Amino acid sequence: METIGILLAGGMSRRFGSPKAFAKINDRFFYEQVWRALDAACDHVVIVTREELIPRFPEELDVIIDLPSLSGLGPLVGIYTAMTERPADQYLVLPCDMPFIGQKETAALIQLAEGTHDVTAVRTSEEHLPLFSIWNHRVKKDLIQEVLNKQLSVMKFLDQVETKWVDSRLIHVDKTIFRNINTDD
Ligand SMILES: Nc1nc2c(ncn2[C@@H]2O[C@H](COP(=O)(O)OP(=O)(O)OP(=O)(O)O)[C@@H](O)[C@H]2O)c(=O)[nH]1
Repeated sequence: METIGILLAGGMSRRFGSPKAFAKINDRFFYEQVWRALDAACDHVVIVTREELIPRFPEELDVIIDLPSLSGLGPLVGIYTAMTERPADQYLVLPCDMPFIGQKETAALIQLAEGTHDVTAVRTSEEHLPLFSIWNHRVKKDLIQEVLNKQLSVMKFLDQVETKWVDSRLIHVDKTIFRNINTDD
């Protein structure tokens, strides 16, 4: 079963104040941390970003932009774009603002997914993490309907398809590694 990693980096980072993909942690860009975590568990990784950020990524990486007619409408568009441009059996999705997820965690989620549900996503005792998730290719047709109907909430979409929610403790006991960074403080 071919798995492609989707690194979402097409948001505006309004709350953060500068593109989060290029914020740093331990001397590495957020996107580099996330790319490594995906690359270790996937057959290929594609970064879906905004046009103006493309020159900031190394040329050797696979970097694409949202389909022009849907550009900037949110993470569901980034996922749909990657599914359209890079066909595969399933996709491991991670946003550029979850830089504490590592290779062990991505590998563990793939193990837990089993390939039978539309989407397998993670939840902690406090919150759902719809963007740390595995998406079967068959949801692509539902995804485009959702986006065309301007229903852009990832959580609402996951409520409509067959989603398996995985307890984060099966992946890592420390739930702080699942936090996402929205502000620069
Ligand atoms: N490809 C793509 N990715 C997106 C889009 N919107 C958000 N993302 C990504 O989805 C993840 C979650 O985004 P958010 O934190 O909700 O939004 P953001 O735009 O990054 O930040 P804010 O502007 O502060 O809301 C991040 O990795 C974003 O880069 C989009 O329209 N296209």
